[in-house]
Amino acid sequence: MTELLTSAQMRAIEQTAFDLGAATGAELMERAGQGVVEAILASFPDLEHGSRRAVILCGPGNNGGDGFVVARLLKERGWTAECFLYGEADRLPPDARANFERWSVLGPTTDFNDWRFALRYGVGSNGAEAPTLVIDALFGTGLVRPLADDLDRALRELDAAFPKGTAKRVAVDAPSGLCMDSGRPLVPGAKVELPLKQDMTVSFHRLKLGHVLSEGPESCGAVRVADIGLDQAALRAARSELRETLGAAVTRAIPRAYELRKGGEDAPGVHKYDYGHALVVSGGPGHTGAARLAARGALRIGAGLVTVAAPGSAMTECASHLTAIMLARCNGASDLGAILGDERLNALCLGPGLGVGSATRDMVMTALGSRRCCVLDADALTSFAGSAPSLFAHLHSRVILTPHTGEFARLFPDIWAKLTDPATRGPAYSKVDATQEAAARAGCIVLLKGPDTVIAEPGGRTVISAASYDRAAPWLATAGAGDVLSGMITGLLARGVWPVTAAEIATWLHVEAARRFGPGLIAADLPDLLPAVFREIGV
Ligand SMILES: NC(=O)C1=CN([C@@H]2O[C@H](COP(=O)(O)OP(=O)(O)OC[C@H]3O[C@@H](n4cnc5c(N)ncnc54)[C@H](O)[C@@H]3O)[C@@H](O)[C@H]2O)[C@@H](O)CC1
Ligand SMILES: [K+]
Repeated sequence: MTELLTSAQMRAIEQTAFDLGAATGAELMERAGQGVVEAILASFPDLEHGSRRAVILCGPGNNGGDGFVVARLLKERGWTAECFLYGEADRLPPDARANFERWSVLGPTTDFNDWRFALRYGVGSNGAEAPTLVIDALFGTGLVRPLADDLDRALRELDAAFPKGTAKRVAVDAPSGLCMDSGRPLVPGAKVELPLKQDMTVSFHRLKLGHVLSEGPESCGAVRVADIGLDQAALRAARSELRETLGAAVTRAIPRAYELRKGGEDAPGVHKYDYGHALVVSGGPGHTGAARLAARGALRIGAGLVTVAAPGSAMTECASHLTAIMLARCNGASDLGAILGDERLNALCLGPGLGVGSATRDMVMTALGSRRCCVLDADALTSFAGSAPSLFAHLHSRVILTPHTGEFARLFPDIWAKLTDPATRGPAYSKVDATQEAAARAGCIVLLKGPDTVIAEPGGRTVISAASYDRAAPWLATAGAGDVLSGMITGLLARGVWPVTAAEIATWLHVEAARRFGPGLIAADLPDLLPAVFREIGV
């Protein structure tokens, strides 16, 4: 269950279930509502001992229908519940309409036009009438345009009336206004934040891309996935179109202990050269730290040998810091070419601390000309700002570019603009779209860093390594962490791991190492945390 679905993929799964008679919309809606209520009671058990008052905001589609189910189920448990409908009851889709009617026998639904009035004079005070639970069932996967001004304003008022912490806020499927394909807010004007952030979001069947990308994690609070009884494997087996649709699904990064083992049946190698020889190219004096961090990452992740190639003027500085890592003199592209005459050097890392300019560009060209597996990071990328096509012309499928957002913007300014211009319709252009487009253009693997790291192959696999929710690792935002990541990927490339898999495993381990250390982490700690992580995942 590592896929992250788009709204369209989720709809295709539902539609297939309907077509095959495996479920009805009414059944799914009932299970969705039940899933939300169960998740609320499991996550916030204290709510059952409070005043048990719920406000449920229902939208004009099936997300609103789920809201009416939640209202009914809470009421049946003895809660006081009031629904607010944004839209007209007689225009609700059939299942939502049926649930509106079932609810209407039990309790009130206030029209959106009276919403603010009701909130202010009815349930909006902090007295006995104030809700302890606010359910956002306005929009889910069907959000196609920004929230209307009046709705955005009303939600901001609600945010002020019941500040976070006074009532629990739970979103059905998605916080309303969040594009579930991109995690980007679809809100009026140039605002970048959703009007109402949640304590918890309960989605159905699988997480969607929007839950982990961009603003998703911050807007959703915690996430839970309720099982609504869709047997994806069976549906996929029964329908070839669905197989095709889901074949392109983005997956989440996972650890793969077997790729990391040394020795044993599946990796009988015993000699250091069986695990490759990584080469990290260093900058000059005073700038060697980044390459040394990368080199240590490469060694700790299990490359058989690691060499730092440094200018003659930086050899003493490097030598005074390196022990298990070897050192080679490299005063520029021609020295690098000579070093690469040793065929055993099978994975290269260029960029960390290398300096921006023509010397770096020349070394990158030499590295690419050698057709070795290669990670290009930091200055190796920035050196091609304004001349990206000259880089792209030489890239190949065993190269991994590892830009952070600034470096990405320099290499792919038009793609970056699409990702950062305010989103005006759904599905909005996502970080997945941007990374896939960049990979296709560059003709190599692109790893776009962030708490929502996306790794894409040209026209192929896309993986997200999300450091959010229970895997949040804010301490990774520290100088040099990216250098260590580059080195870790290079080390795995040296070991012969398939490039996109190397990028996936390294980003997963990088986050895991950071989580293991916690507050106070510095980049130099990261490589030395790997052995403990390896033990934990059974390497
Ligand atoms: N399809 C199904 O069988 C199931 C759907 N479920 C729920 O249904 C949701 C999807 O339902 P829908 O496809 O009806 O979509 P939504 O309920 O998310 O919203 C669609 C409606 O909102 C309108 N709309 C979109 N953006 C708007 C905006 N900015 N302002 C005003 N109106 C806007 C659309 O025109 C449409 O009428 C899921 O997120 C989930 O909560 C669940 O009940 C599980 C089963
Ligand atoms: K919602």
